[in-house]
Amino acid sequence: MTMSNNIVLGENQYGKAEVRVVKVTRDTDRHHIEDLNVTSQLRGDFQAAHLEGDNGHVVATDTQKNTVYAFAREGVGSPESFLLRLADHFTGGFDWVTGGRWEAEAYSWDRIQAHGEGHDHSFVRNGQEVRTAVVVRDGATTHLISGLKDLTVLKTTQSGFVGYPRDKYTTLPETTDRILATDVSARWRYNTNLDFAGTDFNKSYEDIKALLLEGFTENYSHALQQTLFDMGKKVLEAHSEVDEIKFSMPNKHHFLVDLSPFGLDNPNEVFFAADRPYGLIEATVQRENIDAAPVAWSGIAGFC
Ligand SMILES: O=c1[nH]c(=O)c2[nH]c(=O)[nH]c2[nH]1
Repeated sequence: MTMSNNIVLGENQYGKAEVRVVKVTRDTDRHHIEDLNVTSQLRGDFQAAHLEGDNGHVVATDTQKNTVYAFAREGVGSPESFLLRLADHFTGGFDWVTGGRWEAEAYSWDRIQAHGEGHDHSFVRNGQEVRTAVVVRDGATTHLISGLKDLTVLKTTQSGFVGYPRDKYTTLPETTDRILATDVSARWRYNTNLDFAGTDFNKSYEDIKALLLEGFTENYSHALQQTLFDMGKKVLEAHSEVDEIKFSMPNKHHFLVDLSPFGLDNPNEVFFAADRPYGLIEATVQRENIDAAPVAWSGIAGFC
């Protein structure tokens, strides 16, 4: 094989990362809040900018940031619909922008309970989880991935770990009754033929989160791997519009403390919650024979 000395531009994208936007809807005295961290990245013909210093095609990252704030003026609705609006705007408004990647984290706020009632304009950050969304547009195809991260769950029984191979380095005792705890990160990809405009993504999100939680607790867990699969299967069975769901879940070990030096027993009640190292269990649960759509997940190889 001969090596070419021609140096060319490979895959590229650019934009504004982590635009923090908070939208307050104050059309009545009862305010509503939407809180997002948005990243906008454009793909298309940006050859001249990289090779010749010609910025004629470069929609400034500052303009992309401003567009996020301007669009928020009309409300967010759902992170997914907000990102789809941005995708339409940039691919529709500039001929040479053929696609891009738009990503958001959404932080949820609960009303402060004052005298038994949710306050009109005071909020407390809901610490449960961060909602995520990604839109990847590639020519005529739009991929949409929704998700969540840092959803911390724990069950105090109905979990064990036995039957694994033992070699000279194995010290772990088998157990049929242990604590199972994890921080769920899950991302689910919708069919590309989904009617994006006609879908209530907030409802879909709440429903899928509830299924994930049910899936975590419903069955006896022989390993976090099995529980992960249970969780994903529930989502795919209930939501035909979802093709696959990817998980990354740390196994947050809880070790029984030896209280015998103090003359005490420990019938599975006092644990040391280790923060590291942790097991890391990652898998995709998917419909058979789906198109894996790698562009939706990583976009530009190695960057995301
Ligand atoms: O649920 C578990 N899966 C494992 O793969 C594993 N490995 C380990 O040491 N403990 C556990 N627990």
